[in-house]
Amino acid sequence: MATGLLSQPSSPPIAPAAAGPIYRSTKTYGHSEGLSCCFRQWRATHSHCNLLHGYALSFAFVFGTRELDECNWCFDFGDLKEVKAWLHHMFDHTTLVAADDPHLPVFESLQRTGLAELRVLPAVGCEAVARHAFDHVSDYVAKKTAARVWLESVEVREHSGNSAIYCNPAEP
Ligand SMILES: Nc1nc2c(c(=O)[nH]1)N=C([C@H](O)[C@H](O)COP(=O)(O)OP(=O)(O)OP(=O)(O)O)CN2
Repeated sequence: MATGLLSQPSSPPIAPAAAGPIYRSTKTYGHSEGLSCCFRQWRATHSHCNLLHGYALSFAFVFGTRELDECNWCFDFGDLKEVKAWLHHMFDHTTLVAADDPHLPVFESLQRTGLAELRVLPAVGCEAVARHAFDHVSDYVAKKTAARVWLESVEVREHSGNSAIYCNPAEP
């Protein structure tokens, strides 16, 4: 097995098998949100992407349900404040480093010196960040709605040209 691959996903909440329409709602935290994040992609040795560089990341979440709530909503746009706080904790003036980065000790030293706010992830890159956000927000939404709502996808965007999307692996 290739060592760079992320592990298989655990089972996220999925759309019930019942027939019927699916309602979707979306929430986007755009580039102006200030999620100013530094990447270190140590595996990209063929390109300059293994060098420290950064973007004001944007995140777009798509939620699905077959059953609207008492307000006729899929997921309340205003009920994601904890998600917004988590996004800031993870990606606002932080440096993302992979757990298997051979230079991890250097970054940990920068953190100790107060020169970097480190976030160690299983892997780094738009796809990996989308997967990481999916896992967190998927659990959050399922708990908030007693599994009435599921998370369909997360799109992470570096800028208007580059993005990656992670989709619910259990989608019908
Ligand atoms: N599928 C992915 N491809 C790349 C990622 C990624 O996260 N997922 N990341 C990078 C680099 O880190 C960087 O973000 C992009 O830099 P670059 O290769 O220079 O890409 P540009 O869009 O600036 O290239 P242009 O040729 O100017 O369009 C690379 N790939």
